[in-house]
Amino acid sequence: MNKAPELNQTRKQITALDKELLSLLSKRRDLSLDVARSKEIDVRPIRDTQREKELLARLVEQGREHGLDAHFVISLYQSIIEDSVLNQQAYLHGRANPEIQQQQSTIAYLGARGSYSFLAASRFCQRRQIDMIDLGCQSFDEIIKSVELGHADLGFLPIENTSSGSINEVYDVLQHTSLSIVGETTIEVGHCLLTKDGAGLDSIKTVFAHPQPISQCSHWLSQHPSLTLAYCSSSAEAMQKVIDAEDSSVAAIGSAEGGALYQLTAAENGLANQKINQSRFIVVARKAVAVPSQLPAKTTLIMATGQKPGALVETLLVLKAHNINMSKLESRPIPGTPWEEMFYLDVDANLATTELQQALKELERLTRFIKVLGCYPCETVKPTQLNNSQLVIEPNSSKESISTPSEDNDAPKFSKRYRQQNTQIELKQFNVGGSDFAAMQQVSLPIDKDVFATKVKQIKESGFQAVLLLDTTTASLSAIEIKEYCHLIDQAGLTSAVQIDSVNHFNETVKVADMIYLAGKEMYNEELLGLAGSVSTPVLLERNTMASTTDWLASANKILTQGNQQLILVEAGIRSFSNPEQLALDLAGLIEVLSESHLPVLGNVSYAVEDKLVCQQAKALKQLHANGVIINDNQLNCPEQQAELLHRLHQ
Ligand SMILES: C=C(O[C@@H]1C=C(C(=O)O)C=C[C@H]1O)C(=O)O
Repeated sequence: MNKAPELNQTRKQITALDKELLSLLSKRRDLSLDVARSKEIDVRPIRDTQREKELLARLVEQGREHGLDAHFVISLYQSIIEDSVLNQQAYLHGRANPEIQQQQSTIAYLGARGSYSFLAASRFCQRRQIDMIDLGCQSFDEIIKSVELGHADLGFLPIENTSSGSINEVYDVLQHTSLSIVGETTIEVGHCLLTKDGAGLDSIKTVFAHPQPISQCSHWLSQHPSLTLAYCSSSAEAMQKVIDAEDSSVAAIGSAEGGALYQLTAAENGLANQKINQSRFIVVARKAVAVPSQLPAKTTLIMATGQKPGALVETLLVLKAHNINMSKLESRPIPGTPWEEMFYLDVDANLATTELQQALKELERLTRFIKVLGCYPCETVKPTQLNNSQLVIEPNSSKESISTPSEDNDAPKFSKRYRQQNTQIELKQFNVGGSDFAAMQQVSLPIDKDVFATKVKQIKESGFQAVLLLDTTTASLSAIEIKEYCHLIDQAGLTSAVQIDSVNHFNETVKVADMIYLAGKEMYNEELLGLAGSVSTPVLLERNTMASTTDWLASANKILTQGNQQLILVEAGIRSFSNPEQLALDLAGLIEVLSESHLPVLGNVSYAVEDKLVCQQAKALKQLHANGVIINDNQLNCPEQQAELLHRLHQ
């Protein structure tokens, strides 16, 4: 047997390679800035998604030759491209606005070094090579005052978080400031339980934290009721309190990065309620900035409408008429005028465009008060994806434009008479109800986690967009275990659906799954249908093997009537008289449901025992303009065959 290389020796080689990788990444970034300089001269848009698609496709190919997984290559390059696009944006924005691109700037932010605001400000300055002089403040008011009075050049204010929503106090201070919004930046907020002297969770009695992290970690905190909470004015103050405490029974909620500045370590990670916990900050300055036309711009407005029916709708119709997308709408009370609201709008438009200028003029006539808070580069870089169904877009004619004269409010909610437009559900790559033909693979649990992690990568590589987890109850899995499976699905960039067959598991499952799946035997379970209708998680409703299409749609109506409109029907075969043991795809039923209902319909062909039948039925589903297919993981033998089928379905 060959002797294994010596560990230290191999690690030295990895260290040297990593150094090389970093130097190559830095060279790539320099080249990307050269591209930005050319785009400045040619006035070309910064983002070129066509170029990104070509680049990703080539890299996946080249990666394969080196034995690198396509999913890994894509996610790596999505991060590299995001960084490259943001650097180019920062460069061009700085060129157009030299005053915010000073070598040295004083930045006002909440708390002290180590707070999330500090981390956001540091990252913003780093990207712009600004030497940051930090001015920690005790409140949002103090941040605003520091910039207004010229003690600071820029102020950082957290405006919204993916777990706890909008930060009302910040919206309120914006009503009364002369400052302008000149930028935005989003950071990952990874909440940890920070302790000193290596103390573990068991020895902690008191947790110091700012109210925002407390609300963002409410689920975790409710699972640890013995911890006493002590509120602080910032995460940095919480960390300082832990340092100053006499014993190690205290902890702070904060980031691992911030904690490191205080020599605190993370005893627990991932405390936030949401998988993706991010905070968006706005940057304010005394002078407004201009956004070059090559950059995606966002404009924030505040306005108060008159107190008459439809006043807000009228203003929004102005945006519609000028084809301006509104990405956020928030309302806050106006101090001194009870029950009157100030509306905050983010629109995806540059203030310099004639469309927005025209819209603003029209809005002035419709409002009591209107003010532009600022126009700034939008920092959300939507990752470019490579996906079979996205590359080949098929028109889906049967489901479009049924000429129904008008919508009938008394018609059943599933019907096209009630709603003419097809229901479309989009969750990451999984898109049903539009022109895509979706593909989902079903996997029965339990399955070893490591095996599952490899499996989901293969599923993604074969071209599926979602994974359906079956038999969670039979496998007696806990909510935590289901969460782990869903997390692996999410990490692979896929959408998760989890089968629910009992009301007992309902609440925990909807928290962790992207979608829930009610199998045919649940089609008559009134209680479960009621629960599925009362949440906002999309539901897949499978047809019972003995049910008529009328019964199936009646069950669908029970879900829709409770409020949840994100419903997908799943045809999974019916019992035929010729061979009652073998389920058969009900073609007539499928055609009827597709023409009667606006709901998307998937075909689950997992009953098909022969590979040939799987392929034929999947193709039949596609030809009948169903919205996608569900295949079992043991069908078609190997991932390559499944990929081959999906490839043909997308042609
Ligand atoms: C570097 C460029 O700008 C952007 C960044 C890209 C990258 O980092 O590879 C690719 C396309 C653009 O969205 C370019 O246009 O080539």
